[in-house]
Amino acid sequence: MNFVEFPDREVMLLDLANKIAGELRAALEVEDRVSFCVPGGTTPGPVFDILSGVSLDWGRVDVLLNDERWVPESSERSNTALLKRRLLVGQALAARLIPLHRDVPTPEEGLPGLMPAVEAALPLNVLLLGMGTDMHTASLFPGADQLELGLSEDAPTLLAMRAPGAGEPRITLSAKALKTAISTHILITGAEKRAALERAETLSEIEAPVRAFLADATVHWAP
Ligand SMILES: O=C1O[C@H](COP(=O)(O)O)[C@@H](O)[C@H](O)[C@H]1O
Repeated sequence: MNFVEFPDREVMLLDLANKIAGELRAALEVEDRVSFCVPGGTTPGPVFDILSGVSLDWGRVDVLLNDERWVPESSERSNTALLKRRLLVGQALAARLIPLHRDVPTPEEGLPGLMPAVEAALPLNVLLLGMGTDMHTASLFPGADQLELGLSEDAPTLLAMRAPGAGEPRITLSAKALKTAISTHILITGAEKRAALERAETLSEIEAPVRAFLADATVHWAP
């Protein structure tokens, strides 16, 4: 794991956005379309704000979430709504959103329709992950019903996930799909998440799903 510590969040967010923009730009020089896979939740909004104003050929960028909560877009818990509000605006409005939600009652019913476009976006060019204090990443939660499958080599690209700590049913890219990324960044803030990350390094992937990504990731942390 490459751990990069910053003195404050603003410096970290600018540096991270700059790195991601550089990686997307480099990929666009050699590929017709590139994919950028991003987390939801409370942490990435400020990075999205910076990236949305960055000048690059967004019309050739496919943006997709790591995971989505199975709630309507009108819900404040919708990761898709966050993306539309904070990333897919300004310069980045030209990017193509690959959806992870459909207006059907369960993720299982949504999966078949969502899967083809997500599979077409693989391998991922740039992956940004978040992490909860329970060491989940994407919707790979400790104790989740399909966690073993989600972490396995035989995993489908997308799967439904339910977990005690998740709040609502989820849909998530599997570890196998996420690990296709050429470049992986993990964004975490605060002492509690730093302690959780240090703990994750001592646990198994089943106990601490984020561990599945640490070997190949750069972790960006600020207090
Ligand atoms: O539920 C989720 O949580 C994680 C971490 O979110 P945060 O609020 O602690 O930043 C996030 O990475 C994931 O995409 C999201 O669905």
